Amino acid sequence: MEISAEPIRVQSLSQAGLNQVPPQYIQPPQHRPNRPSSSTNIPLVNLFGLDPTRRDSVRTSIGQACRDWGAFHVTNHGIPASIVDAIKRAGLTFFNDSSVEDKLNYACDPSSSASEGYGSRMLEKDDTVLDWRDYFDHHTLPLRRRNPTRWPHFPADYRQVVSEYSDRIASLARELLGLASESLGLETRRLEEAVGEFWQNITISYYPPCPQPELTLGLQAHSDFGAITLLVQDEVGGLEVLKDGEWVPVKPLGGDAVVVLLADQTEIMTNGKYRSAQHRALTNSNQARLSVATFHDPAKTVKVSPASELTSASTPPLYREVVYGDYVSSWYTKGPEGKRNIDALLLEP
Ligand SMILES: O=C(O)CCC(=O)C(=O)O
Ligand SMILES: [Fe+2]
Repeated sequence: MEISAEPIRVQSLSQAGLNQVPPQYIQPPQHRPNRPSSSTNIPLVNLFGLDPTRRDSVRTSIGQACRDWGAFHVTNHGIPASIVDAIKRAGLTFFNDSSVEDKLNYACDPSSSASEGYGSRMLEKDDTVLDWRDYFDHHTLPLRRRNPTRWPHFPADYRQVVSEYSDRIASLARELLGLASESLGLETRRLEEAVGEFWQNITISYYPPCPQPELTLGLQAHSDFGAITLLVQDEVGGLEVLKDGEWVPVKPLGGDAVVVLLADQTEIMTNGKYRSAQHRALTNSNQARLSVATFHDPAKTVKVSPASELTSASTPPLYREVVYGDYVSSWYTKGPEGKRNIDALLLEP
């Protein structure tokens, strides 16, 4: 089903009006979203504008949400809803209102993983079931990686909106790592310093309407491989988080709400006190869905290991030290398959 020499984008399949998805998008029965969805919600933590007089209670709520879920909403975090809306709007305009040719001008390099630009395939392996998703990946931090001329020129404010969002959301990620550190009795900057200079990527995912949502996934089950992901989604919904073996839908809250997803390096650094959140995205047959995930990762050369303050003779390290770049390569070559990559670092008891 190659449309051209370019790898396929799901949006073209969706627009072709198929009433069945091509076989490479069909999930095996055990991965299909066929169970009734849970009525639980992920926790919601009001940050009260990071007011210092509220810090004790906010820190307690963050600690509880990190321990119980690894996934939670935050509101009143200081980034205006208008900035959150602006990036969703810019992304939607690019996907919905640019011509295929315009979009393909920004095509990512399909031969290298996580390359910047417009793409659809996530993994290097070509034997996995494909996600019903297109995306645009932006390299945003450190600033020496940020080159807005590689991002869409349409709508006119796209590059400005993404740059501003990148800076604001990195500050929020720093604040959240600070609160998470304190909630474990660590120095405020302990987790941030273990990550080092943030390598931040912003991925705008676009999930076109899918003729067979019961057979497909927008994005397969995975935990993110970096330290902390901050995600915003539109009003359509489709993100789910795994909790005690059950998939829990993350209801869109609108306003300034941001979903926090702890990622694998935080699980390692906290020696498993906080676990990374396994999540996936569903598709639906009526409406396209858009999300913006911002990943905060260590540099490839950083060695990540459990914080020594959290280990002792009676609480030994649970994970082997890993060079972050090796972890990422293994993730992209083997595939996430839930949390197999972090599970591979577990030390024998
Ligand atoms: O679209 C979503 O809600 C999930 C996106 C995601 O998990 C990712 O990009 O890693
Ligand atoms: Fe993710």
